[in-house]
Amino acid sequence: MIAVYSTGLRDRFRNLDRRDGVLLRGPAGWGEFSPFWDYDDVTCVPWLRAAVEAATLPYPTPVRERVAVNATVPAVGPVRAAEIVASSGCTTVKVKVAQAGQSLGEDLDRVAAVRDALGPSGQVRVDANAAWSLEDAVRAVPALDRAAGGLQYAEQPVAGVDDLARLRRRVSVPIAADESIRRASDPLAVKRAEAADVVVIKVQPLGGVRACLALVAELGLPMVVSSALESSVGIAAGVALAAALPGIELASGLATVTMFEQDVAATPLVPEAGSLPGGRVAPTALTHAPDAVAARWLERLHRVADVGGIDLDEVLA
Ligand SMILES: O=C(O)CCC(=O)C1=CC=C[C@@H](O)[C@@H]1C(=O)O
Ligand SMILES: [Mg+2]
Repeated sequence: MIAVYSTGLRDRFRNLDRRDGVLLRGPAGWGEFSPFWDYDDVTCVPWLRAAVEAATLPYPTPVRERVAVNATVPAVGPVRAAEIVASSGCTTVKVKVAQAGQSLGEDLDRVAAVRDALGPSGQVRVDANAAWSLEDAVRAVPALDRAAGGLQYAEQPVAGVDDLARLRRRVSVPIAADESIRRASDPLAVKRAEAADVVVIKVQPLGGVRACLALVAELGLPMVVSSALESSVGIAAGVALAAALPGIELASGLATVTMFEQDVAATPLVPEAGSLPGGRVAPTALTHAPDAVAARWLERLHRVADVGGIDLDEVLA
């Protein structure tokens, strides 16, 4: 069975106002295929492998029932940022910074508002999505560290493993790698170059829960499991990964269903007291995408399956 969902987002995120994607049902349950529209078909192949894995294989045995998560604050103003933190129930918050068209001053105000709303004991992390040059990052990261009253880490402040490594030697804030893992042909380069203190692991871009478990074992660095802005069906695969990782210590970036105006599940995977439960999720309250959007997704699904040599007839129950 195949279904295509579509929802508005509560706040603009990653320059998106809407999110849509395909849900596939196979013998093991539902999987999600929702690469962003700016990704080409070859880049989408691991995303489809992740959906196929979820639909055909059981999740690995969990070592915990619930997974601690961070609240995610998009590039909004300080009042909205404080509201998101207060309503989340999370004690770790990830704040988007370096958004195109915004200033460092706006980032500092947002981060300071998050710290105020969170209180002194919570953790604040920032994510710049590779937007700064090395010199910009050398200025911005310590300033954000002061505004936050201490940052847990700065995620992908610059593009490229070499600049990440250089930055890491010039600032005292720990550095996390995201795009340098999930968009790289060689994710282990981060480890060889000693470019990061933390690695961000995402199930869809990295080809599924099992592929992520293998990569984490090879990287041997502290990790954060994060979402690719999926519905509750895709988030459940992220929770399954985080729940199966014995060594996980940092809150996962999996509380992004709160950004959706309508989720696909009657009981959405939104945090309670800062954590999410493990287990399978089915799309019991899906809002179907308009016909034209659904048709684009089905075409894309079959194109990507062809490129990846994936037989969808064997997957679908
Ligand atoms: O990590 C989180 O708290 C939420 C997920 C998140 O930030 C992202 C999800 C999807 C796309 C990315 O632009 C973004 C990220 O860069 O980490
Ligand atoms: Mg990131």
